[in-house]
Amino acid sequence: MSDKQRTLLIVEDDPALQKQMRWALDACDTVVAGDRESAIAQLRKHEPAVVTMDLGLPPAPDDVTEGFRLLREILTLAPDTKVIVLTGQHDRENAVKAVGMGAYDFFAKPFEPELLILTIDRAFRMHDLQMENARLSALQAGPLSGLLTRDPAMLKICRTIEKLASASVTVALLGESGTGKEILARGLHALSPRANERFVAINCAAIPDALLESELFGYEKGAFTGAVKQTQGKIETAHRGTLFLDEIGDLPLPLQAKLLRFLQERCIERIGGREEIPVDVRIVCATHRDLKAQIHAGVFREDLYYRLAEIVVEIPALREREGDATLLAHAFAQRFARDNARRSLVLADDALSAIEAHRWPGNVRELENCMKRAVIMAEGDCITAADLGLQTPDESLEHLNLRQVRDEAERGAVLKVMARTNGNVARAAEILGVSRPSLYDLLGRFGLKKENGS
Ligand SMILES: Nc1ncnc2c1ncn2[C@@H]1O[C@H](COP(=O)(O)OP(=O)(O)OP(=O)(O)O)[C@@H](O)[C@H]1O
Repeated sequence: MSDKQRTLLIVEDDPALQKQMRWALDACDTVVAGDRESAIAQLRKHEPAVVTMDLGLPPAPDDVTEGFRLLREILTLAPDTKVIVLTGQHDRENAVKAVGMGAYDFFAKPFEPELLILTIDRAFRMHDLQMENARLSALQAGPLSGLLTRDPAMLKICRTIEKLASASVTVALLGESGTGKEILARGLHALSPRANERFVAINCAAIPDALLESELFGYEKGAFTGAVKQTQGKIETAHRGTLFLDEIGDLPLPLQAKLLRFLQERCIERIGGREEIPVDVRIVCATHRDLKAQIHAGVFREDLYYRLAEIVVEIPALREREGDATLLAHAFAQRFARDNARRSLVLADDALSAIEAHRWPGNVRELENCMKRAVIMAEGDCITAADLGLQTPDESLEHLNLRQVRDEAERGAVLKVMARTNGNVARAAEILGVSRPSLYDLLGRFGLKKENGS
């Protein structure tokens, strides 16, 4: 916990304990109160995200009445506050009652500062996420409002889409499956001067090659067996609007040539027709494929690429967006809970850890499906890692890994500096900022032994 902006209110009537807690929790901006009234005054003044409170408060510190009254008042005044209740050693009953009233967690006194710090850190994290969620949902419902993110790269993409909307350039959205390419394409259309016209989407990978041509270009009656009436293709139906060519990387070569012709001439001919029909569409395309590699492999036309990719927008995978997985998980949990007429659900710590650790190969779509399942599976008001059906990271293993990472980094640095100093321990120790004996220890630990004094 290093963020000094995080305000923590400590409600404790014992001055010695108050002092001890302030000292132990100095990573936060702490404010203190010794009784209910001053606690409420501090709450109003500082609006702390997290409060730790003793249940036994004056005038009757051996009784929990005043503590419960304060808890109720805090949650009425500032319902988003995360309150951690400190109880006596054998006071489980009141601890459970406090959590039932809406406290975030409880701790029995005397407590271990490290554990309390962890819980407080978690409470801040939860509070931040809920605030971010509320902020995002409260944003004016604009064309990109369905797209939730706080990742700087994604936010920049949203700004780019807003800028590109009014220009009549062709935009290629590149990114893994489920990263939100269609949402962005729809946003681009909705922000453009064509917003009142149609947005027509076609997935080039989902339609068999034999049908794709007629889907795109339409056909005249009698053009082929089964062509019982004249039918417009997707390009024509998008006239004056936007045509979204999804999975453009899967367009077969013969159709690539036909599409290129359309882009050059802006006219189509229906299958079996002779008439040239002018069509005014804005093209937005998307693919999860590496188009440059496809060009190299001879399966995608370079000239078509440059027609389509006047502006290329590369969308990062979900695992590359910092904090977005948990942000989206919270938002989806709330949405699906609402859809299923359930009370709002919170994500347990093990669920958050599992979400943060997962690599999300299917990106936002995978996360969306995962949360749909979790909302159905969850019992009570909490979604656990088991409800998600993801693997829970083993914390002891994480620690092990961290030590390994540190060891490897240290070993690498020692090796490099020893090589650079040609094995001169005194010089290497100086560069590494450790004493000579420490460097000998490190050399021994990493099996790079050099006898002391040699
Ligand atoms: N940032 C986001 N916020 C909220 N929902 C999102 C976000 N990104 C994607 N989604 C949702 O995830 C799902 C997949 O998004 P979308 O269809 O736009 O992805 P895509 O990149 O076009 O996928 P594909 O390449 O598989 O067609 C949709 O239900 C969409 O609403």
